[in-house]
Amino acid sequence: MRYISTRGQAPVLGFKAATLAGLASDGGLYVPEAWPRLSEAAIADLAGRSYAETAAIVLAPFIGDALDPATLRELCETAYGRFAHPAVTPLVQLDGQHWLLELFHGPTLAFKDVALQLLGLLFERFLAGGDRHLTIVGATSGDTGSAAIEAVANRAHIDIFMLYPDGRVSDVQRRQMTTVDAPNAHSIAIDGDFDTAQALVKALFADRAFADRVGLAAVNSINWARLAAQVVYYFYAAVRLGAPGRPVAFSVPTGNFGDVFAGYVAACMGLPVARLIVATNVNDILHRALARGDYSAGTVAPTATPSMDIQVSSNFERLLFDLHGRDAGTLAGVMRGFEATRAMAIPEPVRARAGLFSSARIDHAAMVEAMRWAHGAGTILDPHSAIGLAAARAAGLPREVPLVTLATAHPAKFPEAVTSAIGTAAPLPARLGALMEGREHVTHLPATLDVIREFVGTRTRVAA
Ligand SMILES: Cc1ncc(COP(=O)(O)O)c(C=O)c1O
Ligand SMILES: N[C@@H](CCOP(=O)(O)O)C(=O)O
Repeated sequence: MRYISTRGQAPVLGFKAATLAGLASDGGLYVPEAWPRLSEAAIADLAGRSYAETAAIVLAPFIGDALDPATLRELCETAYGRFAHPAVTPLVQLDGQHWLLELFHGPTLAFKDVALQLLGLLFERFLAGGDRHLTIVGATSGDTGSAAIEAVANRAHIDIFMLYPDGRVSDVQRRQMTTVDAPNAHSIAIDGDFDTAQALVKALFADRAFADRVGLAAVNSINWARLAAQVVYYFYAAVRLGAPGRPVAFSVPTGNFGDVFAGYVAACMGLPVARLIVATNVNDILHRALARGDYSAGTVAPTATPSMDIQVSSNFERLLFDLHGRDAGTLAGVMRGFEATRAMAIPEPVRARAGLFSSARIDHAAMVEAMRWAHGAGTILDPHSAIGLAAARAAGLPREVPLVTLATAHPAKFPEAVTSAIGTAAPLPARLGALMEGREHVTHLPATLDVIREFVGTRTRVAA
């Protein structure tokens, strides 16, 4: 499989090079040159397979000759052997129509582990035997940071620097990053919001001399491999609910548009997806974009769902690329316009091509109501997953369509929000028992490109 940039000016790469590159050198995002297809028979054949087997089959066309099939299968077995549930991503039924897809049974209790456990192994495999060093710089609104650090801590040929908005992640999320004591892991608290952190990461990639010197790499969903790994659970869940014979709908709590874009990729590959519901909190740029073509970034409002407090959604560029007929020249102009003004009007004929998606903006009261409803049905939800469930319940889909809400984080990551909604908290799983006592390692820096570049450039062990 070959990968092209959404902006058309970067080299075409294979899977290994695209994984190590992260962001394309022209500022665009890598996407497959064409969507691979799984036949109806191949999808039906996924029934009864383990998560790791399913992953190896679904990922194979994206990986091409970058790994032989036995190695891919072995990496998937290793990555998903680290999950606390035997089904890896179990489905839980809530009522006659609604299901939860629990994506939080990995080491850091959020859906990010599903992709990052594998990505850590891919990095290691692709670096093996060479003298290349990677300097990962990422942005996190809470969950990517700890999942990425967990995936690469103590690796000899990798350094990782995670930028997070100071005071805008939960205590558990922050401690999951900052209590890691590893020579290659750096948690950096910056002034500002997630969008500021993400813009700094992209600006570092845009400095090609710096990026090449340190071997800059990405763990955010700007890295194609992250998204590819997230496509798997759409197949895994849908097949358990009757696909390919029966279409299944998904509701996805959304921020950077990575998780729901992975669902779109599954549909492009042939999975019968009835609907993709994009559920936002009050930071609703994606809802406005899909409902009325208004993709304009306001300021980020802090909410009880910090990981979704995002107004510039990186992966929306990947959808816009398809909506613009994969015309990279046009899209490059559109994105340059957005970067200059932070606003974009999506013309009606372009928006009309996004018919698989619907969207909903869920406010705090509706989120709390969904947490209480789920609690009544026997489940404690985290607030992000509750945003997804609230949107699912409001969608009005025919009762015969199974509707799966992606449960993206464990409720123990957000004890205050959960207790305030339902009067009880979910305990931290035993394996995270000492988290609240550990010493924190964090550097506070201003959100200034020069300062961040200097810090990363002098701390990375690339030249050591
Ligand atoms: C718990 C949780 N839910 C939902 C999201 C939103 O996912 P995405 O950014 O892929 O849209 C995030 C962050 O990415 C998250 O951490
Ligand atoms: N919500 C994320 C923010 C970054 O998203 P990503 O999927 O692009 O890594 C977080 O919690 O860190």
